[in-house]
Amino acid sequence: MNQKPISIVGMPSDLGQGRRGVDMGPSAIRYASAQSLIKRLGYEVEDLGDIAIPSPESIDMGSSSLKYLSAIKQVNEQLAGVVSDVVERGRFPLVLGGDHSMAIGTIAGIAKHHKNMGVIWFDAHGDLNTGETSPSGNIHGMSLAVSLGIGHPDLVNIGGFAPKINPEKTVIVGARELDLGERELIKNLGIKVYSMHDIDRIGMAQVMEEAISIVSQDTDGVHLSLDLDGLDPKDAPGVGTPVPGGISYRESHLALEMLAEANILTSAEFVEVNPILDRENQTAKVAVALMGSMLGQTVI
Ligand SMILES: NC(=[NH2+])NCCC[C@H](N)C(=O)O
Ligand SMILES: [Mn+2]
Ligand SMILES: [Mn+2]
Repeated sequence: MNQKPISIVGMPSDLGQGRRGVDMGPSAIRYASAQSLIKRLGYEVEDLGDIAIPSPESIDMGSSSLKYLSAIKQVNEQLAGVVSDVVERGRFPLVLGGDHSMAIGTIAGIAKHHKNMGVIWFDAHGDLNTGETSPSGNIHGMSLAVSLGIGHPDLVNIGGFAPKINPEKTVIVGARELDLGERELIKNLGIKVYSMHDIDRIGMAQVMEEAISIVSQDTDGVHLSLDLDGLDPKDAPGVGTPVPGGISYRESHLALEMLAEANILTSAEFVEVNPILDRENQTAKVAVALMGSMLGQTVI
């Protein structure tokens, strides 16, 4: 991992999904000592605080099939601006969430500077729905599609340009629950998906070797979007949409250690930590431990 200084940004959003509490994710991750770990690993680090998010009680859900569309657009425009400034200042954005709709803003902010970036989407889900294919209307299930330029124009055009990323340079790791429309989109766009089946079959080491080569060849940056529900719910219980049969604690560390060795990441976000559904902050602690591996911490 390069030793660029790190800027932490909190995105306490819960408007993109149905269960309360994920807005407390950034605090839980901070409480699990993220900043002191990062310092201990030798980085200069600053915490820019949180983006202001309206509470769901104070705003209207709207009548669209995309719940809280206008508020989500507005807060992600803000996040995109903050993340873009961080990149402009030569720093590494580390964004803490918050539901996964926030990837729309994070990626918009980075893509302004990295026109040809690779993305690793570590997740049980594809987050490739649109208002038409979504079973829930929850925008956290649409953020990867939006970043690829597919979906509601109010979201797709956040930051003033679209698409942000290229399907050929996008890799999903850990998928085990994909909706019908998502599977079609994956086929049509040729997105590489390493499902749990692949991880079982060829092992995480081989998966990450291939993933790293896809996202780092002919790209000018790599973003890691890590949804804690990519891990098995036994290891990361504090998530709103858990799916059994996930990536183990150790496999996820191996994945991030390999990313650190490859030294390709230019930004990262850790999302979907929901302390209300958690056990003694275990999921936030896992997020921080994984950050350590991502930033070069090794066993020996
Ligand atoms: N970021 C997440 N946890 N996404 C879960 C999405 C679940 C489901 N596919 C939906 O679109 O509603
Ligand atoms: Mn997920
Ligand atoms: Mn997700």
